[in-house]
Amino acid sequence: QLRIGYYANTTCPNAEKIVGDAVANKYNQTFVTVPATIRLFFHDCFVEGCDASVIIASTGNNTAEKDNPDNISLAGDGFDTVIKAKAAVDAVHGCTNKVSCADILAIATRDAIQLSGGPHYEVELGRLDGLTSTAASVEGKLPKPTFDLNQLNSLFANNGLSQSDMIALSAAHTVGVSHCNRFADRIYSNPVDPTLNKTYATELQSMCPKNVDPDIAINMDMNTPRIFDNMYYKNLLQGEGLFTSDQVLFTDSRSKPLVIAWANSSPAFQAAFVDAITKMGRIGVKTGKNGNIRRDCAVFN
Ligand code: HEM
Ligand SMILES: [Ca+2]
Ligand SMILES: [Ca+2]
Repeated sequence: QLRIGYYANTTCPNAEKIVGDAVANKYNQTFVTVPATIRLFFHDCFVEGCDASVIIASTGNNTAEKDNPDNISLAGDGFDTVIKAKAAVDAVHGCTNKVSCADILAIATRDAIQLSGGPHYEVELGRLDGLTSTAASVEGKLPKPTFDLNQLNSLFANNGLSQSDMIALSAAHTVGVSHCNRFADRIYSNPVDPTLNKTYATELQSMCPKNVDPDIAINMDMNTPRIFDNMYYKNLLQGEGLFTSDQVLFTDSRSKPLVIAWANSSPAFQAAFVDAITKMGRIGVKTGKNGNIRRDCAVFN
């Protein structure tokens, strides 16, 4: 039921352009727009499908997804991007309450990837917004940075995504930041995680000393932190994957060949990424009675 150009023949034919302009404005204010929006889309799709359930705010009688510990570190700029784009859409005659928050997030993610030098692709649209969002529903649905290949594969398989989709999507860690506690076990274990490049491990220790301020976050891709490129895989070849879940893609012989292939070919990586994120965008899509178009992306109608 999703399709490219979904809004073209509706009362809001310029929906994608309006969202695109809002995302570009936000991007000009802060680069964080890019990683924050991409990660928000991922965390949305993996919990209850791509239905903007992650954007719902908690209320007195409901603790929403965004307040689950796995979502607390989602950067506010991702939410803000969707809220701003929604306001821009709703301000246009004919568009008011015609474009779902879930679709706005899908479009904004596509645009964020392109703005930071990643591939451009046509985005499938036609999702409705979900009708539930609970912190409890997040449990076990998102991957942990300590995961090994089997754990990554099974969690992605639960969402209809293959090992190669998982390897491609992991490259989103080519932009954005991580807090020190996510990988502290790797650099402060004895011995230090042997799959880590020694120089890199020392750098990480100096950027993330043992009693570091928990708010400190460091670039996940030290080389091109603001470019959506295949440097993610090149880093893995050097032992510079930040999380266990990153580096395992190179150390496990089952995933290693694709890591090498995509480190060596940006076009091959880009094609695989577009394919994988398009598939991710189809997870658990809501239609008919299962959803609606929210007036306020953070509040159920
Ligand atoms: C494969 C399993 C994955 C694991 C274990 C994982 C885990 C993490 C962790 C722990 C962080 C750091 C959070 C923080 O400390 O603030 C992070 C950041 C991020 N992740 Fe993932 N992630 C995975 C896959 C993905 C996928 C599939 C995407 C998107 C397609 C994605 C996009 C991002 C982005 C863009 C950031 C940076 C956010 C920012 O700078 O605000 N991740 N991830
Ligand atoms: Ca969702
Ligand atoms: Ca990069």
